[in-house]
Amino acid sequence: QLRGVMPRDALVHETASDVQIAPDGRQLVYVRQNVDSLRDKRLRTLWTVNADGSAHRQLLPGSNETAPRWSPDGTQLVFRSDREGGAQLWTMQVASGALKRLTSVARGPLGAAWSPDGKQIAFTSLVPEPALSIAQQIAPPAGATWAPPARAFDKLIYRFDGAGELERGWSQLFVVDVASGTTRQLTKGAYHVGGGNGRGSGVPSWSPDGKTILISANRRPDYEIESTDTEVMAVDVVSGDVRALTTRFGPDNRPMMSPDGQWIAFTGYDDRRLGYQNHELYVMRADGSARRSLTASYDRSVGSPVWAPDSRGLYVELNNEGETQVGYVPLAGGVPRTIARHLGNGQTAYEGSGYSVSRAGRVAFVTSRGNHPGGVATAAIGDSSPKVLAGMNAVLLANARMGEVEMFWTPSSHDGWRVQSWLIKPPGFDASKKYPILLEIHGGPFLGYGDRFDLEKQALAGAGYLVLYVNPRGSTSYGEKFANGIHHDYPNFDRLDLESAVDAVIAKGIVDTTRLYVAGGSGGGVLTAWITSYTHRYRAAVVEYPVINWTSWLWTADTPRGTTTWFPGAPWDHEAQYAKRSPLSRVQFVKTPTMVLTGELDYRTPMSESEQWYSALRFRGVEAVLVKVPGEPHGIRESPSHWLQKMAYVQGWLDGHGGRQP
Ligand SMILES: CSCC[C@H](NC=O)C(=O)N[C@@H](CO)C(=O)O
Repeated sequence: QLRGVMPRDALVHETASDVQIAPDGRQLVYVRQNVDSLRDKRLRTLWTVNADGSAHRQLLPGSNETAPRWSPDGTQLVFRSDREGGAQLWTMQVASGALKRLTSVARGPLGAAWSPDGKQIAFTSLVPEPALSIAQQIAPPAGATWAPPARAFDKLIYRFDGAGELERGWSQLFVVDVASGTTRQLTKGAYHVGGGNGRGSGVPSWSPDGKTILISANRRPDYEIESTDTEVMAVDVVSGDVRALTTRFGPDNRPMMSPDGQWIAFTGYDDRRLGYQNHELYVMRADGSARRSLTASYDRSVGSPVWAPDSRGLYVELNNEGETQVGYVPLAGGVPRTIARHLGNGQTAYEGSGYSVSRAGRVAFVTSRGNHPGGVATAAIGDSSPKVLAGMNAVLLANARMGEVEMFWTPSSHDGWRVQSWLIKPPGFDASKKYPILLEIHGGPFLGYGDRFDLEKQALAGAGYLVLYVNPRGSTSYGEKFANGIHHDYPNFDRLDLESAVDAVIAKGIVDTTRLYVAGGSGGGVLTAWITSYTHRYRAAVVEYPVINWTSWLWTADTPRGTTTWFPGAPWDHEAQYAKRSPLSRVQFVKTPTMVLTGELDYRTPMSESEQWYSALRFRGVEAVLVKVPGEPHGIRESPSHWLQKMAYVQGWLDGHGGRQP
């Protein structure tokens, strides 16, 4: 008799990511993540499997190795490893297994990309700048042990969730010669190659003649404020000269030149200052002329473009109605043709995954479904379903039975808009019985859930709850109108989309209506707090790492998001609107016993937001607890034991409020 999933299964949970298929399609390499429960760490190791599913094995004995990339002739791999201390690029000869450390740069290299002849690799790396010098440094007396020194910051974005306090410096483009290891820094500007905060976004890509490297970057002086306004740039490999090929206001990302050298593809949009806009796929001539969108007629975002070898079209990743797919767009443009379905990271129901393509067009990716953690899979044009080559989670699957997942659509009580939901039923579900139900709300808010494996949700189903998750207005994968249903109006009527889904499950006659619960993280924490200020039907709530007061959040979070997209301007010009959309302005209506749960190193939705909700609830006499998780950034998944505790605390709070009955 198998049991349901339990929080402690976090310790045996395994995931795959960054699946790379060899150019000839015969072999795949991927990053496998599992848990070292003694050191309370996640291990990331390189694994390989043949395209027919045979010879599935660990490739190297490292414990923190990521980002493998095949050389164009398939004889070598480059990857990132910290096997000798700080992260560097290493190569491996596939036939012999011979390893070589390739780089010795000051800070961990990112985005490694082979030149077309396989002789060089481009990458980005942070070039540190001296720390701010304000006060004269006074040396401690000999033998003294002083407290850590003061730190000074002068950037708007001086810390970042998950990365901590940011070192001063700029992310620059480098090229390393594979035979000798000789490394050259190509760019020198005071901007981050790859855009963003310089820690991971943007992948350089080579022209087929090896003379140019395409990057995206934001060279605006106000890049921290207009942070998404990146441009496509061409870097001359010999001189390092940088030439901007786009100028429009809006993101221009992921440039890639067609194999025939005629076109540059990239993704982005003309920024209209909306909460959500589709990322479109564009092509332009190599000099930046004749730019056109290939997906203007397709009301979905597309990303991660990869050229087909014949230069006649591109593969893209997209999300449609809660499902992540790989599609193919011909150079003439249009709606992508579906190549691979059901991409999922095997860890959460959120969208986003990644894929790679062989020369012959076989697509490699990670797949999962709500009731199965899945594994590494491939698909090609014409396949009806993905072929899973390498499963994982043998221990989990041998011990735990998953809850089955039902998808349904409901009209919103607000205006009849169709809202998509998924319901996980406890293992052994019996439709003649009545169950407690948890409404679990996603964050973003411009993100989406789907039929993807989610250990946290399965653990709650394993504890006997119906787990309902919904894509309310604001969610992605339904087009711009649906996502902008919360434009300058978040949170508000999205609450009614969620409530309509709960009502639809109640109407099925399977819910114990005295045992309704609500929980959510980040934007889902916003909506959980919001909902409990309108209704008292939930017996208990868990508000995880929320925003409670939009004004305080803006100036304490890692980046001041949304002043011109989620709101019509800065708080000093729109004070009433910031207050009206803040759960704090409605705390006087809350009666629901609430647990507030946040990581102490959450720079995305800092602890001070949770403290405001907790203190205001307690001040008003509402039953509430505040749970602080040490050292954890947004999401509380960094340490396996903390992830386990997050699940156990959520479950403990719900169980303690009638969720579990003897
Ligand atoms: C409105 S919640 C706070 C920010 C949000 N976190 C979780 O929902 C967030 O980081 N959102 C991402 C993804 O949409 C963003 O880029 O804004």
